[in-house]
Amino acid sequence: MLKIENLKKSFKNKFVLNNVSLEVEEGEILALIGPNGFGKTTTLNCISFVIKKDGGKIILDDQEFTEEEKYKISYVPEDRVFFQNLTGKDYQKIWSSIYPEWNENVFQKFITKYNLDLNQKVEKYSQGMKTLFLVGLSVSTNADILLLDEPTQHLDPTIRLEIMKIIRNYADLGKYVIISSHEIFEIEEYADKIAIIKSGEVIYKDYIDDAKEKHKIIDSEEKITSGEVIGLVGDKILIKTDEEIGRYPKLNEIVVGYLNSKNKVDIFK
Ligand SMILES: Nc1ncnc2c1ncn2[C@@H]1O[C@H](COP(=O)(O)OP(=O)(O)OP(=O)(O)O)[C@@H](O)[C@H]1O
Repeated sequence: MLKIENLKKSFKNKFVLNNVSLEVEEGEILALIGPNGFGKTTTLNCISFVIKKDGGKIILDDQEFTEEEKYKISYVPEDRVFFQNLTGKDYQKIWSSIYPEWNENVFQKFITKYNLDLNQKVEKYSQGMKTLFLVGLSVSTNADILLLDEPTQHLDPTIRLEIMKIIRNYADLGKYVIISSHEIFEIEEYADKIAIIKSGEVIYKDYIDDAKEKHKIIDSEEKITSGEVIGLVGDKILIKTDEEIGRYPKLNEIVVGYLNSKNKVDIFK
């Protein structure tokens, strides 16, 4: 199991992550969901050692994970920034030398499928091609842990689904996958678990199927006898209950309900 325990990070006295704890079993995809600027990228940056965490532990199979084992992580970061003069081939050489279990066969198939020209400078690729190229590199590493920040950003609708399937297949090899995404419908179809992050805290986490079973959407005038009111979803209410009432929610309704559960701000009042 991959366990992130009590991750803490602040920038200049501003708390960005406050005791973020996450768990991913082998073969699972965990999706980090939440509003802009509330800590998803910072979480991935801390796990991948791109930035130094202020506190907390990363534990893989009961052992604390250290920076020396970075080669066990492949990361598609939020910034698709490349060195100006390096071609696709240059990156292929660098990545294949870093990752001991690099799978050239997977890489070549990916590059051919998406017509990526390895002789071209990657900085000159389109935004979508840069995203694709990074995903292609990442799934060729065979690394135990795959971290992806918005992996379908700038991609057309058909390719998005193909990429999510590729990520799903990668997880199914027995890997640990964490994705940050705003694409709730893609997450609902391809991920196993969600963690909703707001203001640097995990406000709800669960398996997607269990989350749907445990909640209901009801009309505002409906009375509940047991359970907990979570938050407004349009003119309906998300509640956590075993009661046979209302209907089961979709994932986007669970996310909206939890995000509306506290710290409501109306900018027009
Ligand atoms: N290097 C940094 N220096 C100072 N503040 C930072 C730095 N990196 C991130 N932050 C701040 O940390 C907070 C969380 O940012 P983060 O990028 O983790 O959010 P996010 O949830 O990934 O957002 P988005 O969905 O927009 O990608 C923001 O307030 C951001 O301004």
